[in-house]
Amino acid sequence: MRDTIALMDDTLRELLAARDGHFLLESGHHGHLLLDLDAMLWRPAALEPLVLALSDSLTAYNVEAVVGPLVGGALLAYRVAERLALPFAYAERVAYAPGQLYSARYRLPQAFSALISGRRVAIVDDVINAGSAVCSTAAAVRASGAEPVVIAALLQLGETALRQQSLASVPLTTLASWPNTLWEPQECRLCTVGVPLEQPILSCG
Ligand SMILES: O=P(O)(O)OC[C@H]1O[C@H](OP(=O)(O)OP(=O)(O)O)[C@H](O)[C@@H]1O
Repeated sequence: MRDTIALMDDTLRELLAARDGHFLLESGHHGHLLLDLDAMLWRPAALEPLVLALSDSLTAYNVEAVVGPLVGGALLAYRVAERLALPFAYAERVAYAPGQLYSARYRLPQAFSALISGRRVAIVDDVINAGSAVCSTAAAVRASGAEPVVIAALLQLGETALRQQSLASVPLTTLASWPNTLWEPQECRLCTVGVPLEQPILSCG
């Protein structure tokens, strides 16, 4: 088991280009770590063992549909749904106020909303950092009359997401977990020492 976890961790480190700096993230937090999640999509075959492991981790939850937030999370969720022979839906970002904490709002397109109602849903994302995308996707799933029964991701960064009240009732399963620090803007240590803030195009830290 430890070997499997180490292998997953190594694969993720290889697939994710990590940058150190000072970044404004979609969740509104400031962070020192930025991952290039798009780079992970470049070689679909390299991701296959991670897709299989993530799919296996969902088998205990009697899931009836898989939902992922666009873009990267939904592409991964689609592969997990295919592997588990389950229906798939994506959630799309419909609102976002840069710099405001947890301002991103996701919703399911209407066609999916009707189909998913009443089902037990796994929310799948590539990476969970502050939990902004999965929290809002869970809210969108609930608004469609379905029940999020598990949240799954390849990687969890730090513990900020674990403090989100709306995630407290839903089990979280991830293949790897890396330490990470996020700051609310007024408490950011990097702002204090004058490191210029970069605003990537809606990227996770
Ligand atoms: O836990 P959070 O703080 O929400 O961070 C994680 C989210 O950030 C990334 O998406 P990104 O905003 O880069 O969107 P993309 O998939 O469209 O590139 C990632 O795919 C997650 O959805």
